[in-house]
Amino acid sequence: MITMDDIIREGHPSLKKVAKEVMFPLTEEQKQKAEEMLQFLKNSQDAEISEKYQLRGGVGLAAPQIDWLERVIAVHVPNVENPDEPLFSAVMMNPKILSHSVEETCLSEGEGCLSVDREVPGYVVRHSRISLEYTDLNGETQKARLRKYPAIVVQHEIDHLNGIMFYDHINAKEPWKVADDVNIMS
Ligand SMILES: OCN(O)CCCc1ccccc1
Ligand code: NI
Repeated sequence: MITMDDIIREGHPSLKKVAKEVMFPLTEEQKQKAEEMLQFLKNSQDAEISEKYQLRGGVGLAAPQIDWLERVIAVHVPNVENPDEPLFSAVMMNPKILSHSVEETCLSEGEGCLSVDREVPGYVVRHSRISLEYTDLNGETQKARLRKYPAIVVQHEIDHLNGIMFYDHINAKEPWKVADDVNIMS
């Protein structure tokens, strides 16, 4: 199973690299690693397992964070009302944003990252809505239209595939200043 020891931290060169397209058919090893990434997220959101293995809670994980430089991300966004039914859950290979809204959004609390062991304050402005295409674990092409928190998480993960960290988007001079048409989400 993936634990925090497997997650590389800022300063590790792999976090700045561009991950390679995944070729199909997947090897057993690739499939297993991708599934372990999703399982890590579920474990990290489980009170008992996260406590037992000291996992930091995460809603997304990108392959470069486990030093795997291929274009694979896992997303598991819980539905606070009903924990058994996640808001959005997927393993995506070669995710690609096909189009996005003009409208932008950001989380009122800013963002964090499992690979960043410090707070970096400031708004991270992202597209409010995205249409994306990806290949799933069975090698089938999927399309998804996301908005709100799932859209933010997927953009954070796709950034990791391109060596981009959430704080690269923060306005260094005025971290909590945004254009008035940016939708601040709490
Ligand atoms: O790369 C995933 N990761 O570092 C875990 C945190 C994910 C995340 C946190 C806040 C907003 C969007 C995404
Ligand atoms: Ni991250």
